[in-house]
Amino acid sequence: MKLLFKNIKQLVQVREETLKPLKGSEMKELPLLDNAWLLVEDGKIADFGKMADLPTFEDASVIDASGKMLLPGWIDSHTHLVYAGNREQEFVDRINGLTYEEIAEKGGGIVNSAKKLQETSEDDLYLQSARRLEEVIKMGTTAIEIKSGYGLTTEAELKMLRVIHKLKQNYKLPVKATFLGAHALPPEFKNDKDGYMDLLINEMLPKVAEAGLADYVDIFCEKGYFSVEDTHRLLEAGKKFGLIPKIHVNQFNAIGGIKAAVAHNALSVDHLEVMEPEDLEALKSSDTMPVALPSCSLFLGIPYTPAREILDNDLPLALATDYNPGSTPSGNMNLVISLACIKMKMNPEEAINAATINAAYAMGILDTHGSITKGKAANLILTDDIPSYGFLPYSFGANHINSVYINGKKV
Ligand SMILES: N=CN[C@@H](CCC(=O)O)C(=O)O
Ligand SMILES: [Zn+2]
Repeated sequence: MKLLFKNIKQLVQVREETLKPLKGSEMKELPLLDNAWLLVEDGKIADFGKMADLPTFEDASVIDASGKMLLPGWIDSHTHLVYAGNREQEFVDRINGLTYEEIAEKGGGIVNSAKKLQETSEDDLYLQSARRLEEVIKMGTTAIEIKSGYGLTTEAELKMLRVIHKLKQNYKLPVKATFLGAHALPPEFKNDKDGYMDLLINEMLPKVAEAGLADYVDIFCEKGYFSVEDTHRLLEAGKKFGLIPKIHVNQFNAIGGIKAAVAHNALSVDHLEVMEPEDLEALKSSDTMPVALPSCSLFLGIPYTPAREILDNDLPLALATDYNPGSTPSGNMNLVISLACIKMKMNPEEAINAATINAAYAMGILDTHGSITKGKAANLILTDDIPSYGFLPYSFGANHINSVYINGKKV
């Protein structure tokens, strides 16, 4: 099965190989081919080149991409897409003056979502989540990480992870599952954090691992949630089951969680709205990817991750949505890329690199996804007729996506 895109106005993010993520000034470069063709064979990128050198392919279906850009699909390395219901009321409470922390103290927030999820059947949870997944695929997301963490009991966490597993089976894009039982203290452990940590480590982790339902382990390392010491304990325990950490950290306060994550070789540290010099230092000697979630900053009205400072320190950066019912009810990577440019002062090249190559690294799939490279999966975005790739973040709020391909198939 061959598919040929021809007359592509710009073929974007063309790389011979992608062995490492991009950092610092490397992120300013976005290699491309003008007036190009690309051949997909058996779901993979088979070859590409300039139209002037187009070979003859006898048996290929042809798509005329005149006026359009072809680029690797967005990779969303941080979402909570499996959840029940919504938290519209908290949105209104915040408009009327309450903070995210105050809402959580009143019993809203994550535990509110956990209550709803516990009361929702697995089938219903799957249907709600599948609808969201289809929505984000249409917006160009062609690989996604999804966390648990709205269960907060062994059974409800397993239910969430089974739903993620079912999504993985029923949809063709890469889906990675992260166990985030340490997202918040459930009400029954309100005054017994150590008791909940024991449950997480002695019961939930072994059951999750035994069922093979998680690729990664996560913890919300934050004042009022889980401490640096809890983080060390959980990540150490996760290691025994082969679970690599990707953690929530430095969202509201810098309490030393980044250093802890690096000590456990975390694949990524996510949020980073508040960064201290020692956090940047800790990242410098690591393979840990910093991940910014600008639509969370927009929705909560909190600071944006200091992208320029991170890049000026010769560090890499990835972008993700954080799609969840409380802090980011949006899974739109196009908006994330626009916000990164508008609010975090990233150049379009940097933002696109952060949402493709570096995002692939943060999801552990850089060898197969994230760039136009021979042999990689043909997970692609074909844009509308637009003047340049920079028009994507510039025209914020409009997605300008003509069609999305997963393994070479239009979805
Ligand atoms: N900060 C922690 N977790 C989620 C929000 C969870 C919620 O409010 O439901 C986040 O990444 O923003
Ligand atoms: Zn999150």
